[in-house]
Parts: sequence; C-alpha cells; structure tokens
Amino acid sequence: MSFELPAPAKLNLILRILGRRPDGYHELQTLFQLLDFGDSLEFELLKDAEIGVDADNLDIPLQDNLIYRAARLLQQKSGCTKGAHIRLHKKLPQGGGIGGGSSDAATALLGLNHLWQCDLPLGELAELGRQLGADVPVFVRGRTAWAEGVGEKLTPVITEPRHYLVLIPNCTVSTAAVFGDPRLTRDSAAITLAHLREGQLDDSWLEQYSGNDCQALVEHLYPEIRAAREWLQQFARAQLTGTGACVFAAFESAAAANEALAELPANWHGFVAAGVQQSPTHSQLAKIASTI
Ligand SMILES: C[C@](O)(CO)[C@H](O)COP(=O)(O)OP(=O)(O)OC[C@H]1O[C@@H](n2ccc(N)nc2=O)[C@H](O)[C@@H]1O
Ligand SMILES: Nc1ncnc2c1ncn2[C@@H]1O[C@H](COP(=O)(O)OP(=O)(O)OP(=O)(O)O)[C@@H](O)[C@H]1O
Repeated sequence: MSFELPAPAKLNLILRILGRRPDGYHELQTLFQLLDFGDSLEFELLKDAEIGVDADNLDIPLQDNLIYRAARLLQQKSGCTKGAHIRLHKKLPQGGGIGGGSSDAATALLGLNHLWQCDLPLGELAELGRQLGADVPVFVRGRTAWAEGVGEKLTPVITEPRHYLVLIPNCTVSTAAVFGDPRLTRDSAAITLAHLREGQLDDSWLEQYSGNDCQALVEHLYPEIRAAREWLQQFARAQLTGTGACVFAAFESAAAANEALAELPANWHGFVAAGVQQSPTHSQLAKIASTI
C-alpha cells in the first residue's frame, strides 16, 4: 500500500508568553492559523519493522528527523511490527516559525496510524506528538485553534477567510535560543475567549490582540527579519510568526496578496497561502480511507 499526504504550515496570528514553568518550557497563549501550503509525505508499507526516510533539501541525520522519531514512537506505543519508507518533499523552511518539522511529524503520525492500521484515537496521537514538540498537537488535531499551556491545550476557532503573504528571510532562528534569552518578554497578561460566539473570531478582537512577544527580541537579533517585516508593512499590518524567521501579512484576496508578492525585491523569497479551518492532511486522509 502507498499514498501521499500534505503537511501544512501554520502561522501564529497571536503569540503571548505568560511565564516560564519549572521545567523551563513557557506558558503561552497563541492563535494557530493553518494554511493550505506546505510539505508532503509519501508513505510506502514495508513488511519488516524498518523505517526509511528520504528527504529533498534536508540535511538532518536520520535519528534526529522528526518523521523518523514519530515513526519509532508510534511503533513503541502501538506494538506495531510493520515498517515504512517515507519520502519527504520539503517546501517549508527550517527554523522558519511556520512549523515545518512539527507538521511533518504530525503527518507521519497520522499517515502511519492509517498505514499500519493502529487505529489510535486523535487524542493519543496528539499526546505522542506533544513528546516530539510543542507545535505537533495542533497539526495532529488538524483544526485552526486557540492554544494554551505549552501549545497543547487546544480550542478550535473559526477565523475570517484570508490570504497570507509569508516572507522567508534568509536566516534560521533557533526556538530554544529565543526562549532561553533573558531579554524575552515573558510576562504578558492572559486573555480570554469567553465572549466569542461559537468560536467565531472577529477582526476587531484579532486587531486588539494580534502581536508576537518574540518579535522585538528576534528583530533585534536579526535585522534582516525587521527589514522584511517593514517592507511588508507598506501593504498591511505585518508580524513575526512563532520565533521567526518568517513574517506575514493578511490580505482580503489571493489576487491582492499575489500583487504584493510580485513586488518582492530580487533575491527575497515568499509565498502566498490561504488560511484554512481544517488541515488538508485530514481531508486527504478521509478521501484515502473512503477509497479502500
Ligand atoms: C514558538 C512556537 O512555534 C509557537 O507556535 C512553539 O511554541 C515552538 O514549538 P516547537 O518548535 O514545537 O518547540 P519545541 O521543539 O517543543 O521546543 C524547542 C525549544 O523551545 C523552548 N520552548 C518551546 C515551547 C514552549 N512553549 N516553551 C519553550 O520554552 C524550549 O526551550 C524547547 O527546548
Ligand atoms: N522533518 C523535519 N523538517 C524540518 N526540520 C526538522 C525535521 N526533523 C527535524 N527537524 C529539526 O527541527 C528544527 C525545527 O524545525 P521546524 O521547521 O519545525 O522549525 P520552525 O519552523 O521554527 O518550527 P516552529 O514554528 O515549530 O518553531 C529544525 O532546525 C531541524 O533541525
């Protein structure tokens, strides 16, 4: 059996850091917006327990690849003795703050759960994902969501349909280094979603709270990220996602976002993507499951 699944990117439309926990991780509040753009993974069943991963443009030792780690974790948890060969088509930048590695790990868990017929429920897969990284559970659950804790307490929300222009500055930001920097703002007040009707977020609420507590520090450390955000700011309000390096702005239509993209200075990189409420991994998985 073989099939292919997407591994979409995310943006943090809001990122507030509330404090540091005794284990060193930070308590966050963040609004995860899933996108219709990302990597893709091809799965092929192997009869023995071997796990192989081939990846274009990705120079990471096999044991460190989050796809390989996700596969081994699922084998341990489920007792499965089958294996898989996984080919990764990489489009998302590493250390970009758009969740590339985390999304690959989540797609690996979802795809292998199907390939090996482990039938673990989403809650258990999300818990395995949490062991791989704070951003993995939202991709496993597959809904645009408000997140608390370290990112694992998820409440699905509905965002306004928007297209995003995402710029990829030519640098890689280490999430651990940003969270470990004493200059990071880590005392934001908690906000609440209590007033929202049926999880529908409106633009005025988003405008009031959008922002990213990592932005000032990251722009201080990487002037090229500030330059990218300031360039984008001529079109719409622009902001850092995660711990960077990517910055983004929202547009009413794909055409408006593409017009701005067309003006990108030479040797700068970016892409346009639509915000989605449900992960394309889940819709594709449902299609594959229904054809068997
Ligand atoms: C900044 C965000 O991208 C927002 O979506 C995420 O919180 C980061 O998630 P991630 O890349 O999956 O992060 P992980 O791989 O779990 O952690 C990388 C490092 O970032 C720090 N870290 C991460 C998440 C968090 N809530 N507090 C932290 O202090 C820890 O030092 C950790 O060693
Ligand atoms: N399959 C993978 N794809 C990308 N990075 C991987 C993968 N496996 C392991 N990694 C490692 O994980 C690190 C973080 O990768 P990722 O692309 O998720 O960063 P990020 O975009 O900053 O994510 P986040 O928004 O979750 O902080 C990379 O520096 C890389 O060394």
